[in-house]
Amino acid sequence: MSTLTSAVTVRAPAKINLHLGVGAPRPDGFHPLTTVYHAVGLCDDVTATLADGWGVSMALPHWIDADDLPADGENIVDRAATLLAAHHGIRVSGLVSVVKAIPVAGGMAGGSADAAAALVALDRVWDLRTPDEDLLAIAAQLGSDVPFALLGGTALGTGRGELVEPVADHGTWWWVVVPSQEGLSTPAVYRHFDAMFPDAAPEPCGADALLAALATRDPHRLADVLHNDLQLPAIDLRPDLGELIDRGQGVGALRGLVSGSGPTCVFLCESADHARSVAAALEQDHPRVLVANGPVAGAHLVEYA
Ligand SMILES: C[C@@](CO)(OP(=O)(O)O)[C@H](O)COP(=O)(O)OP(=O)(O)OC[C@H]1O[C@@H](n2ccc(N)nc2=O)[C@H](O)[C@@H]1O
Ligand SMILES: Nc1ncnc2c1ncn2[C@@H]1O[C@H](COP(=O)(O)OP(=O)(O)O)[C@@H](O)[C@H]1O
Repeated sequence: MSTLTSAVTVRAPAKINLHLGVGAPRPDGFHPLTTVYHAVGLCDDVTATLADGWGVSMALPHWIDADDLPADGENIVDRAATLLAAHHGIRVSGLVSVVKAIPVAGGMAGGSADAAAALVALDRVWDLRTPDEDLLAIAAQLGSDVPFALLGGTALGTGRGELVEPVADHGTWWWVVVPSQEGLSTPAVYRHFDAMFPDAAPEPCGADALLAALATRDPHRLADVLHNDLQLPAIDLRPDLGELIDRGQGVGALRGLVSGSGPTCVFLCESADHARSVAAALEQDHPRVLVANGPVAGAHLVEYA
């Protein structure tokens, strides 16, 4: 029996890349990746409500500038709705509101989280019951990071990042997250990678060491093998990120890392208490410092009516 839902709220997490191996660009311009995605407890909430018309609204915290988001109709949520409706041959309808907490253009896949959450929420209010494989395929059309936002947890990403498979991760890892006031464009960082490494191998470097360290559940072992091929290009574009990483490691973080293409930096800590003390030290120079743990669930329903 079908139970009609008139409104649903879906929560989707930010990601960091514990390993980001990048190869030379493919003929289509995308870079082949071997990445280990990791979902952390910093989330956007997307509510879809049945309505005749269509509209997307964004509730932004004071530190996100509305000008950093695309104009009406061009949000990734609009694209998600259009693709899902086209897949089923139906008309787009409803009101979608996004409560953002994930930094914009921060290297934490906030837009991808919103797209994944919108797919799950609209699938429910439109009563579509789209199979998981179809949702993952639609997600991949929206962006390389979107399939992972559906999956969550910790997962191996290959292809251009859109092919995801869960990996066992029984640890709880504690992170200090330091967003930046200014975003960094993902394509610009990939272009800078190409300029700095014109002889990059076609095959990205593998994640075996990272996966082995995850299995130990020991943050010291994980700290030794965190790896991001976009870190040097990001720091070359934004030298302040290198200074921030040095400072975080100087106040005791096990390891600092640029998150994806940046500019958010994340710091692995031993425990929740350790993360709070590293965060307190970094707060002296940075207006916003967060503590988050991972892995957490991908896009999931938190409320419906
Ligand atoms: C770098 C990463 C690491 O997880 O994340 P962010 O730091 O942006 O969050 C991802 O590869 C970002 O994925 P996503 O933001 O979904 O990128 P897409 O929308 O698919 O592509 C945006 C642009 O990034 C570049 N791009 C993206 C993925 C890839 N494997 N190779 C690329 O060269 C291309 O220039 C592309 O036009
Ligand atoms: N709902 C959304 N939230 C955030 N950014 C969005 C959204 N829709 C479209 N965008 C655009 O997508 C781009 C990438 O945003 P985001 O996913 O936050 O960054 P990143 O790829 O660095 O993790 C930004 O330029 C932003 O304007």
